[in-house]
Amino acid sequence: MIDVRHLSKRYPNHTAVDDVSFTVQEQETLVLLGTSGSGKTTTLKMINRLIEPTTGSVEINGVDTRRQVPHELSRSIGYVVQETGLFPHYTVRENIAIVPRLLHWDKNRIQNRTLELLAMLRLPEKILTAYPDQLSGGQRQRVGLARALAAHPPILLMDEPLGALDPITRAEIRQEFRNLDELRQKTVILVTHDIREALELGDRIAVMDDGKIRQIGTPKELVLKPAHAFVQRFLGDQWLALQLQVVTIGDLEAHLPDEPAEIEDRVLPRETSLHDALAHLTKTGSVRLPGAERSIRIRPAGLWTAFHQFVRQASF
Ligand SMILES: Nc1ncnc2c1ncn2[C@@H]1O[C@H](COP(=O)(O)OP(=O)(O)OP(=O)(O)O)[C@@H](O)[C@H]1O
Repeated sequence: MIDVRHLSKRYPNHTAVDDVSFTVQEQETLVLLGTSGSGKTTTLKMINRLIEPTTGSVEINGVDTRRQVPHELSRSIGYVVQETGLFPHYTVRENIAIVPRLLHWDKNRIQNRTLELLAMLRLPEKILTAYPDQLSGGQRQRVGLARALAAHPPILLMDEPLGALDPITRAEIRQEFRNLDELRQKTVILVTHDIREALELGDRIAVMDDGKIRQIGTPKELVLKPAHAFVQRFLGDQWLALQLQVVTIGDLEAHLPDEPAEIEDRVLPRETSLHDALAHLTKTGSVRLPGAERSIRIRPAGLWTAFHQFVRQASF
């Protein structure tokens, strides 16, 4: 568990981070979301001590990070940055092996782990002898992740890991990241300014503005109950679309009409977002939804009414 308490970073003319506190449970992903200059990167770097806090403390599993030697800390915390921070004069193989070598792993172990990471991240073995600038942006990003994961750190800090990619590759890699078992077992803090990315990847999201956390909560809490004017502004004109993304058809169960089942269509899983259910509806005209003891067939108007009732109830 990561416990951040009253963390501040003050520069002579500027307070970059102002009394920030939060905890991240084991295997949880917390997203720091905010506009440029809101203090996200500074907060992240105070966790692995690349930046020393002016005041406040960070504890990892009950141990104050100031009591740990910095290089030991960096071995237990993987770090992925935008543009990956790969060493340009090292091959992919050498980049991935950096931390295992520091830990004196033998050659075979490094080789096995490297091949395992390549397979996991769908990278071809032939890139092992390539240099970072010979790879595509998406490949570089995957190698950056492989390097951070190499020595099995329990914690992963990611600063705009997909920031340099085009929207399509970005969405693809996001999907891949979500499905990686190894990543799901990590405690992750991820920095982004992209609200969709935050909603897709975060178990909880901390919205930062002007060095402070304005709201912290699950994607649903944030979108359905924005607690601060800044958070509302951040959601802006995407609000409806974001609601459709976070509300699942399972949420709507209590609000659905009790229509008889007609078994002709695919049953959508409960965790299907309303966005995806509506997309399916426009193709098929109706969808079947799972119920506790029934499956019902529903048309667009029924789904919209249920959504409207759920959002009204959830946001008060
Ligand atoms: N070394 C420094 N000296 C003075 N001010 C700094 C220093 N480092 C950061 N800042 C300021 O602190 C604020 C927060 O910076 P930080 O990099 O944490 O923001 P951010 O939310 O990560 O932004 P971005 O998304 O643009 O990276 C900014 O206004 C920045 O200019």
